Amino acid sequence: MNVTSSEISLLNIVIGFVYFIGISSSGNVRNQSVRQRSNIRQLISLHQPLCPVEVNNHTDDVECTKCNLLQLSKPRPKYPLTFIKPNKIGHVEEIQLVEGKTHRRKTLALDPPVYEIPNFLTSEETDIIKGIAENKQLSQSTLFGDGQGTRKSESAWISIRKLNKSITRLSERYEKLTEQSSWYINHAEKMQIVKYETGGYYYTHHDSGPYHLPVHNLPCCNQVKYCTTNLEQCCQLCRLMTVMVYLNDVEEGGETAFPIADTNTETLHEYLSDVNNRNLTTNCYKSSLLVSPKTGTAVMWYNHEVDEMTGLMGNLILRSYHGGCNVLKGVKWIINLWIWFHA
Ligand SMILES: O=C(O)CCC(=O)C(=O)O
Ligand SMILES: [Fe+2]
Repeated sequence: MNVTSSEISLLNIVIGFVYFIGISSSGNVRNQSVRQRSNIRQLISLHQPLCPVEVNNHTDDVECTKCNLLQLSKPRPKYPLTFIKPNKIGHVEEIQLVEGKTHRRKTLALDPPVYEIPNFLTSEETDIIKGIAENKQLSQSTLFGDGQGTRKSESAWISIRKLNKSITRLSERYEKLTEQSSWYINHAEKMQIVKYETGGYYYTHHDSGPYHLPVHNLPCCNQVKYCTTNLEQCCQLCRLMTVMVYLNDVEEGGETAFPIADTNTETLHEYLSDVNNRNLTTNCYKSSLLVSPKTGTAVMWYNHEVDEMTGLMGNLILRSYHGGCNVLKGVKWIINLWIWFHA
């Protein structure tokens, strides 16, 4: 299920209205609201065409003048991105990730495509990762933009190359699971290990974003050669897909929530119209999809579509909103791998 143009234009009106209300206390309201709405239209159009190519056409975008964009020399990337199309919720695909072992990739949702893979890591391997994170020392997880209070956790970053030394053929496992070229796995961001204590949570968000923050028509960071301003004003993170693995069973709570997965257009707009809907402390159990943490289980989903013609990253999948519900008892550990777009 894709977001249709009528969904987009309705969304445009909803967000435009929210912004109009938001700035109505300041002077020069009309001009600002017109400008804001045109920015919103640009933001949406940024996610409509292929993000990296089309953004170069936004020559009137002030923010872009601060950035030096990489030019794509070839229309098709050397390693086209793969998009594993889901066909039916509950469908189980047998896959070979490790020699002599069969894994099961189960479809949990279609929009966004969400898959669950039990025993992606063994309990010995999850213990190794937790040990490494504790030795590195975790620090409070940070957010881009104005996400104050929307996340309570600690994290540490580690490259997959380093983890490969302790965990046999880890890169290969991710490569086979995602069906992406090894190039993407080896050029991914550092992996993020996250620990939530009891009471920890992460309100819903897009891993590729920020969509809800004051609108900037920004290119994806991975197509920016350098920034002459700070990163947040220069570009935004565009992450094609997320592979998250639970490193322990949680005694109570700590589910991963996809509140609007596979919902209809009306529910989507209702959700987007109020930022308070993102609060999982109050809204966790209203979610259309909840995944319970289990040691070694991987959950994989797409934040963007892939354009079949070009093999490049396509639209943001609006329904990929997700987050971590409050840990009610015990602690919760996860490790994230994000796959970026590269030309
Ligand atoms: O904790 C979870 O279940 C979700 C974590 C998440 O969304 C993230 O780290 O980006
Ligand atoms: Fe996330």
